[in-house]
Amino acid sequence: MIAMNEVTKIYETKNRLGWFRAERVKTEAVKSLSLTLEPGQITGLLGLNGAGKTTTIRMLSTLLNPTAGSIEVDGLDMNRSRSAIQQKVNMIAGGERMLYWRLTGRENLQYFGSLYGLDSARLRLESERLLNEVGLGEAADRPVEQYSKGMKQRLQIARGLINDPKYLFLDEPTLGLDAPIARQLRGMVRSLAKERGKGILLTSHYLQEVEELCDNVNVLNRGELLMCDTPDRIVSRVAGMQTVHFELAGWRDELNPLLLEYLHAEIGLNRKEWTELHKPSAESGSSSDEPVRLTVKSRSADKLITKLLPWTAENGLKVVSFSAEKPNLEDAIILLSEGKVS
Ligand SMILES: Nc1ncnc2c1ncn2[C@@H]1O[C@H](COP(=O)(O)OP(=O)(O)OP(=O)(O)O)[C@@H](O)[C@H]1O
Repeated sequence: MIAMNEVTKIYETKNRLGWFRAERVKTEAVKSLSLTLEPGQITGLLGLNGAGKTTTIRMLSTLLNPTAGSIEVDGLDMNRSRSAIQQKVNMIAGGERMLYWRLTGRENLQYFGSLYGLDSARLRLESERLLNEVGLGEAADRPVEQYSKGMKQRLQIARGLINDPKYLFLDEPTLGLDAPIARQLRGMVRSLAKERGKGILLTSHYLQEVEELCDNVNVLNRGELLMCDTPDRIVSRVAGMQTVHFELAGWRDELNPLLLEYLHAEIGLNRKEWTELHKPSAESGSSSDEPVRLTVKSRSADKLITKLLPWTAENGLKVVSFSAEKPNLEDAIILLSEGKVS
């Protein structure tokens, strides 16, 4: 298991104020962050831009030192056992970083493998095996600059596996990839965790990908951990409200207060739930008997629908249509980052 214990990272930079003057600026990118990563599990790390995800991954990969706190990998402390930890971890970044373009795919793997002290016979075998595994067997001896984006990304995966790490950190692994290639990569990530028992930490701006792959998700905002839970539970804890739309014909203004009273009394809408009534505007040329659009956010959408349908009939309204929208992880992350959830 990997455990980050109350880790803080402060960057210190200099801001030039003129020819001879500069001021020191401190940025607290990660604030007292504790999280764990288990073998065989895919753990998400989410947050808006600047939340501290890349900084966290770079610290876990031993590329950056925390300013405070500790990181343990299978009981080894990162300060004391850095090189033993480097054998157990690796990082794969999306985009086109971390590869040598003039070298071939095979040469890239052999170079990166040599950094882990693999001997040349093992390097040859491992490179061949990994190139075939990621479908680059035939392109192995072409320079990387001739590879497509998807091929480069598959080579990144092979590079990240060259030391057979127990833990893999993936920073935007499907960035800029076409849908079928991204899907193929997601399949690889899933099988690395579920069939080969690797512990994976994943950051991605594609929240559907996170929802689909991750067992657990950590949500960061300005360097702080806001929540850690399964994607489903985060959605229901944060954005558990469903939005229900009704189109009602025959609306009369005197129904406005009656509807609100009824919703409060029967469904118990609280202050986080809201009701909105959209009437077709006379200016837009619509006739007054055109249906109104009623939108209600509620944690109990089923109850809302079963209670509201008889009320509309009792009040002489005709339900033209109704539909319910389920919230997703994206809704939850936006609400969390906006501080709208306690
Ligand atoms: N080398 C650096 N020097 C100074 N400040 C930095 C450095 N790297 C990152 N930061 C700052 O630290 C904070 C966290 O940045 P980080 O790149 O970890 O966030 P992120 O969540 O990965 O963002 P993104 O989604 O945009 O990649 C930001 O305020 C950023 O400006």
